[in-house]
Amino acid sequence: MDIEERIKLVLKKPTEEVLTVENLRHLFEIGAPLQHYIGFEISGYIHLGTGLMAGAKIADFQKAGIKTRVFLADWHSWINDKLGGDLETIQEVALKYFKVGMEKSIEVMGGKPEKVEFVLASEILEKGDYWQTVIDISKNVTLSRVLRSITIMGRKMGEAIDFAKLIYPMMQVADIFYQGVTIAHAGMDQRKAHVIAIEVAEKLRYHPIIHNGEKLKPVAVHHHLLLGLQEPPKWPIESEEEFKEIKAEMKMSKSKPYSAVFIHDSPEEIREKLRKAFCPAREVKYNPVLDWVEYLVFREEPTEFTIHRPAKYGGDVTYTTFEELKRDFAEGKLHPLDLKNAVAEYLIDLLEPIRKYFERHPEPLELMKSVQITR
Ligand SMILES: Nc1ncnc2c1ncn2[C@@H]1O[C@H](COP(=O)(O)OP(=O)(O)OP(=O)(O)O)[C@@H](O)[C@H]1O
Ligand SMILES: N[C@@H](Cc1ccc(O)cc1)C(=O)O
Repeated sequence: MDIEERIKLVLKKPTEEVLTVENLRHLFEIGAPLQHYIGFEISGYIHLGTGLMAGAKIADFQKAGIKTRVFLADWHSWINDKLGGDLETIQEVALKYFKVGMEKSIEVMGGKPEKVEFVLASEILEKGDYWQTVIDISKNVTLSRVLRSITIMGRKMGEAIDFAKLIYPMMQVADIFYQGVTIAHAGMDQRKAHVIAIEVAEKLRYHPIIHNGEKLKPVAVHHHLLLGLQEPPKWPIESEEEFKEIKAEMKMSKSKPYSAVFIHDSPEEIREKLRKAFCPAREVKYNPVLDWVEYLVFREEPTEFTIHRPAKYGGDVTYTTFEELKRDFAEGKLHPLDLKNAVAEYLIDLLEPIRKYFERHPEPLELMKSVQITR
């Protein structure tokens, strides 16, 4: 596969941003080690955003010949008070639930889970000179910048926090260098950590990434944040500014279970969640159901997506691109209820292998029921 095709795979939906494409091309051209990673805190259930958006990109990276890694951020979850802030519970959930949930998510998105390396943060950070790397990075970042970057923990700027939470962003940057990551991947909400990594790359003394004597800058790949299904806090949204703010705040999140479809949800739960979803007729600017259609159903285009309707409402209709479907929706030719039903059935089909797996192996979900999900 030539370099341009590999770049196309990295840029493919749901990628929203690559920092930078030039640097990515450079990595391919010089034959640098292509080591990807995406990190996750360990807390509640895996949803479509965490499982399928990340899974889709992992599948693309594998096709582009990039080594993929999922980083189970147990220490970071402890710092961020997840699962009662109990490290042992966090590690048990990471290995017995999260790993298998991610493997299944990667598989339904066309990736090869057996080729993904799963690394528990404590495996690397309890040994060697990890903390030296953390200090090296910290010496190159101002306190005000660290304070601004706590949004990568799902915290609000200015929120009252304990001191350990200021170490977390520096650890997240160190994770990249310490593991020799050349392709750092996450959702858009994590970009602050990656921008710091790119900026400090050339200044580091401990664990810079070196190839043939050249200090490499990591490439950051950020995927789209799938919207949650809930109604926005303010409606209608008036300005472009307001729109941007609300979109970031409205991402699907495990701490807002009503906003999310989880990968193990039953068909009844999926139908019910979609029935209640925010999806005003003709609204194409802020519409979570359309957002899911754009990034899940039409990740590959053209794709045939059929919406079944009774003959009196126009009969079945098949779309091959998102733009066609969006146009009909905007013109009122496609009713929200018909769209919601079709999306629910699409997800029920897509998630069937995961549901079936958990029916045969209920232990991970039983473990999840027994833990206290604190954040
Ligand atoms: N809605 C989403 N769509 C796409 N990616 C997401 C979404 N939510 C989280 N991610 C990505 O998944 C990874 C893990 O995120 P995280 O553990 O914060 O998930 P979360 O469910 O949003 O948690 P929280 O409840 O703390 O908000 C990050 O790379 C993040 O950007
Ligand atoms: N900050 C990430 C989790 C993470 C932790 C450490 C990392 O190295 C990478 C990612 C999140 O909240 O989802």
